[in-house]
Amino acid sequence: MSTSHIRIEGLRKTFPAPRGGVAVTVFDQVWFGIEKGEFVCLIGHSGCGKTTLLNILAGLDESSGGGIVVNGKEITGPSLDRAVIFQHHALLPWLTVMGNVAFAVRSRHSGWDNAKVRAHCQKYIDLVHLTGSEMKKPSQLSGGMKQRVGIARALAIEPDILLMDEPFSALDALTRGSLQDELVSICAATQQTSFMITHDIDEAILLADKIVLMSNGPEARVCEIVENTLPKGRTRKDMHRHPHYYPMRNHLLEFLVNRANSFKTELSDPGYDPMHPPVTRPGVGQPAARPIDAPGDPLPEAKTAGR
Ligand SMILES: Nc1ncnc2c1ncn2[C@@H]1O[C@H](COP(=O)(O)OP(=O)(O)OP(=O)(O)O)[C@@H](O)[C@H]1O
Repeated sequence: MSTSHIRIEGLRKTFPAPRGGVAVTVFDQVWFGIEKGEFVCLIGHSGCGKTTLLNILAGLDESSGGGIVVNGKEITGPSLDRAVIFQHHALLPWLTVMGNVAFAVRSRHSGWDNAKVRAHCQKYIDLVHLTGSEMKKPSQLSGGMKQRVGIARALAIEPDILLMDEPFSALDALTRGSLQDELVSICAATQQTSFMITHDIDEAILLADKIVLMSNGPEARVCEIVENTLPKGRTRKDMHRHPHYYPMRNHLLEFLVNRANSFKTELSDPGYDPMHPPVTRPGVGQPAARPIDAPGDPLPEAKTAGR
């Protein structure tokens, strides 16, 4: 049996059909684990059930079969141990930046006095670079700043796991890039266990230790778990130079363009076991690609990212 910190075990979700039609099983037999301190991304086409899975993990929805075990206990509802950052910031419009973060902190630490709450909130407001904007209301903030408040609010309750549903998809490319950089440094500093849905392959390669690939619905499954073979400490500016970048990128793209849809044929392969989806490490053991900044250099060896 898996000993992962978070275990998704045989999860199934069926939605009843409206007005007596045929019920739809969005996904079934979904199994994977998330280790403590790990950053896991979930990739799959629209409608395969990513948000539904995240909602079940958050305790905001119920599964129709299977379960999720966190720290050895099956989850049965929402908990402050699992904070969610949504695609749209979901801030309370009548409260300031400080007020929004403090609202969450007070729900976690009802016994703390105002000074302690403020000091704690300030630490996370500073962490997301909103120092000086504490007294602004959401209507006075840009989209990126609002999303930063959402991140500060989620981190300030010091959750066991941070759940993110395409948190940067509504932002322009520049803002998205700078928030991705901030998330990289925050997660590196705090070792925050994180689970994120994204449609952005480069975002997944930058952030994730492990990328879970889901086939198209209905009855979506986990096709594969892709281990990120780029070294930790990678940045948006340099990751494309690493010899494993294009093998990783091409593998994920090939999945989205072809395999996500045709996976039902792979399902019948006797070697496929939904309890133990195949684990791949793109680039490892393959001839190395030439890094693009060193046209004259000899090709580097494809290194095994020794785990
Ligand atoms: N409350 C509901 N009742 C009935 N069907 C639902 C409900 N919520 C979601 N669905 C259906 O479940 C399927 C999966 O929805 P979900 O939002 O989880 O997909 P997704 O992979 O997150 O999609 P996207 O990438 O577009 O956000 C969809 O077909 C959707 O219509």
